[in-house]
Amino acid sequence: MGSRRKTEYNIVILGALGVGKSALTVKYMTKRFIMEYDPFIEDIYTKHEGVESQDFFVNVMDTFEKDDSNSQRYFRWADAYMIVYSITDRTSFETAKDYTCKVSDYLKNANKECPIALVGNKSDLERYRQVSKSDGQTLCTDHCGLFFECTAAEDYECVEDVFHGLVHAIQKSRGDRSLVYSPLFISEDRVHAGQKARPRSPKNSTDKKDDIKQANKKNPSSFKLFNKSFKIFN
Ligand SMILES: Nc1nc2c(ncn2[C@@H]2O[C@H](COP(=O)(O)OP(=O)(O)OP(=O)(O)O)[C@@H](O)[C@H]2O)c(=O)[nH]1
Repeated sequence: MGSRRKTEYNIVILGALGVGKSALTVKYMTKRFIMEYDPFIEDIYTKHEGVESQDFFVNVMDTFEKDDSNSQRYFRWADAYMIVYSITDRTSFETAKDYTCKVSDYLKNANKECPIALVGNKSDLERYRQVSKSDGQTLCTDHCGLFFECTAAEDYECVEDVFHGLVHAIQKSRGDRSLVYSPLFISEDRVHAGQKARPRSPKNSTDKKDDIKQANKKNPSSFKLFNKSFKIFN
């Protein structure tokens, strides 16, 4: 295990019930969108990435919190935090606020620096929007380094962008060689999936497919799902 593990990045996903934490995790892992699953299971998933001649593992902890009593499990583990709300649910934004304060306080007290991304999910449901983009940006300015709106239900790229944004931020904070990272949607006005705010990095989609094939060839178990029971839709 020790020798197999190269560079690893641990990302914890936090947020209210039903905001799409699992949907974002599974989209990143498999490029697919899940509709149903058992919400009461907390798991860690691993994806092996081969991007831009870099070889690394991204571990994602998809949390389920019954109460507030056991936050140490992820505080100790995390290299970065993804705090998710649904743009269609104001209450989930308030929960995200609580999480950003809680994580910021922990980091301050522990004298640690970890990247935090605030993510407004379900941007495909614009017509039901209850949280404005500027509210998200303001919360981000106060507490987080990165802000995204995205959707797990449509383009894979916007979800990959969020994860790679955090990987890039961890790499920078550790002084590792970092990914060339040109965000699609950070703090810009164009947020809906499928509308690319600016051209992607030099790689085209064929290159990316090749990267994934390569990664899978090198490590057939590059994606590990443990005990969630999902229904997965393409
Ligand atoms: N339209 C749309 N639906 C989504 C999106 N993300 C998740 N959903 C749906 O929202 C519901 C909840 O998503 P989950 O991924 O289970 O949310 P969660 O945050 O993991 O929920 P818990 O594990 O219960 O805390 C599911 O029915 C998903 O299919 C999205 O981006 N767009």
